[in-house]
Amino acid sequence: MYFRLVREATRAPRRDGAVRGERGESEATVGTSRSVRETSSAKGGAVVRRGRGAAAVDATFARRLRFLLGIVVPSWRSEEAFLLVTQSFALVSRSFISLRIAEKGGDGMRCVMERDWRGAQVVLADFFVSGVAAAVVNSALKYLTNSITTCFRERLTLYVHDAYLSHRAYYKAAVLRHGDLDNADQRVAEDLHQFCSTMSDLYARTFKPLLDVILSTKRMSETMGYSGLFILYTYFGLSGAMVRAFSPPFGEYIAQTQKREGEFRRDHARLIQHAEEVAFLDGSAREKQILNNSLHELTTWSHFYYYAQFKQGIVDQYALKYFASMIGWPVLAVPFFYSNLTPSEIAARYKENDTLIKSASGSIGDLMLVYKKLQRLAGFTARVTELIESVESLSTEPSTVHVTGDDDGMHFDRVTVHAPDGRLLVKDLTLHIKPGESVFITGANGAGKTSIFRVLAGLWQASSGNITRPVQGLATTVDGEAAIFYVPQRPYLVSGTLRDQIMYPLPGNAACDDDVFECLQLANLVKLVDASPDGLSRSEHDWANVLSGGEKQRIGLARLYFHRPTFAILDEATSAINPDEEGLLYAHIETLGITAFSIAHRLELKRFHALHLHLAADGTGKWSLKDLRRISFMGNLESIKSLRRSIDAGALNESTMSN
Ligand SMILES: Nc1ncnc2c1ncn2[C@@H]1O[C@H](COP(=O)(O)OP(=O)(O)OP(=O)(O)O)[C@@H](O)[C@H]1O
Repeated sequence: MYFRLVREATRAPRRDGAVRGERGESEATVGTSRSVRETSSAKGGAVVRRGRGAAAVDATFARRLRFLLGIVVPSWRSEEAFLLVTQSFALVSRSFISLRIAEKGGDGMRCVMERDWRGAQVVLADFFVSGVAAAVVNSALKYLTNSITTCFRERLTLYVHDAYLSHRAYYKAAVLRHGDLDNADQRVAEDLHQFCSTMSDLYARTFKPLLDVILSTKRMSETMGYSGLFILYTYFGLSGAMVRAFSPPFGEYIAQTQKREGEFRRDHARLIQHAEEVAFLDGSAREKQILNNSLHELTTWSHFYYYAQFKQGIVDQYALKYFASMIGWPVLAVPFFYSNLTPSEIAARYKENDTLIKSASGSIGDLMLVYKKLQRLAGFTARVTELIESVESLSTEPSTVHVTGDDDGMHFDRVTVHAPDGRLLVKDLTLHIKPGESVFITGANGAGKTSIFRVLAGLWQASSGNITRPVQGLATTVDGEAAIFYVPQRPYLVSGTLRDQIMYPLPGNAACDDDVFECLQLANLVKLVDASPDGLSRSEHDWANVLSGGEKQRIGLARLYFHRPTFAILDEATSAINPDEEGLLYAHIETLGITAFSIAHRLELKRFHALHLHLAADGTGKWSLKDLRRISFMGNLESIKSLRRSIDAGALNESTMSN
């Protein structure tokens, strides 16, 4: 059976590809990822490429570990350094306590043989004190190890967050698959923790056995000399080297396990995210198949991994524990055959040395097995450094967009845009859009309408040309206003209150409630406030499940009204809103003085724009720009509010709107 498992597990990479295809990712997307990955490697992925797949205990591992240690222990005055020093003291104390307990065990034996009641009482008192000290130090060691893990994790995660959330590296990793970074969430949430706990545990588990061996050897040599111990330790050295030489690459196995765990978790997360669509399509059977495939991958691999551990465990246990005891006993006993000590002294020292030799053998065994822990650490180190190197290279990718601090307008200067799979979308686009000149953008599906704005926002690179634009998002212009704001077809709904939805990406602030309420009023969403006694503080677990498609779009518009940017990109932002209100909502955008770039399929919206950009979508990258006769909705805030009242009263029809 296990041969089959091994075969399946080692075939996994190929099956992986097949399953990905099965899961319905389009060929174009897969191809895109690949081509992008190659480009990204060429750009900044040298470090990443070198490290991929390598999780051995070697020079690369040492270099990576040094780099990560520099992050988790930034200086000798840091909290982490203090904890490490305290842990070292605790480890030294623990070794001395062990030594004392062994010595008192021998003394106890002597007292028994000599029927020395007074001496026995002293030994008992000593055991009592040493026991309390050992209990405190042991618990302190556990506590310190956990504290070090937590501090390391916090440092490392903050470091990763800095790079992951700058220059939209998360988008490039998740959507464009630049940097070849699979399951970034799994790496950040799980792998960083595993790395830190393995790292702090390894230190404790290496330092203490080493100290135990040194101290026990010194003590034992007083009655046994060094020659027997030398034979025993040589055996350990040789058997340890052999075990290490024939051990499978467990570091690599751990990296593979984490990868498969991440894939399984991602498939479940995707089902939760798209639960409604799947339920409507009655896709349960297909989803089950996808999840079961992913689970099968994971369990096949786990069987293989645990079986490899089982085989290796037999070798390790026999060579480093039981066979070692067989050699250890004569080493312990023979010197006493030739000693001049009294029988009670022999019994006392034999008992003490027996305890010490067992402890030293155990410690040497632990040290011999440190390579296993190192391999484990190498696996996590590889995953963590891949993550850091990838997100750092992503956040430093050069940009073709020049950002100016003023809102003089947007300049597209001979901008050519290709899709990630290399298809030409737009060629030499040249535009100068001044504030007040709204642009209506049309073109067939996939023409590249959104892609122009992806390039404008710096999410994609232009193949050539230059873009000059004001600052984006909530970074403000010199006048203190937001400059460019994006309203997508499906607005992102943050977890939190109703107020948070409108103020996003600013944190919710009750001091702005009047403004927030007015924006909700203009977007005709007051019913959401009225429906809850909490008003604007109404909170939902997932707003996306609570709001209808049109309501979500209204939230996007209310958010836009709240931030009042100079420019707004409306990407089919009103497509789910009933047409009789769409014009009104657009009119309000104009009233607020927001210059709109509207991607829309409903041609009636043209009248709110000054220019019409059309993309040919025929593979030539052609585009055309028309100056529209401006038939704009003229109005002010009050007239719009009165229109809103008319709509609410059911007294408005389309002809009233298109005055
Ligand atoms: N992350 C991506 N990876 C690979 N290709 C992509 C990605 N995003 C978009 N594309 C491709 O780029 C092309 C242009 O996409 P874009 O979203 O700009 O189209 P659009 O004109 O806005 O279409 P629609 O009207 O359907 O929204 C499409 O063919 C699409 O498949």
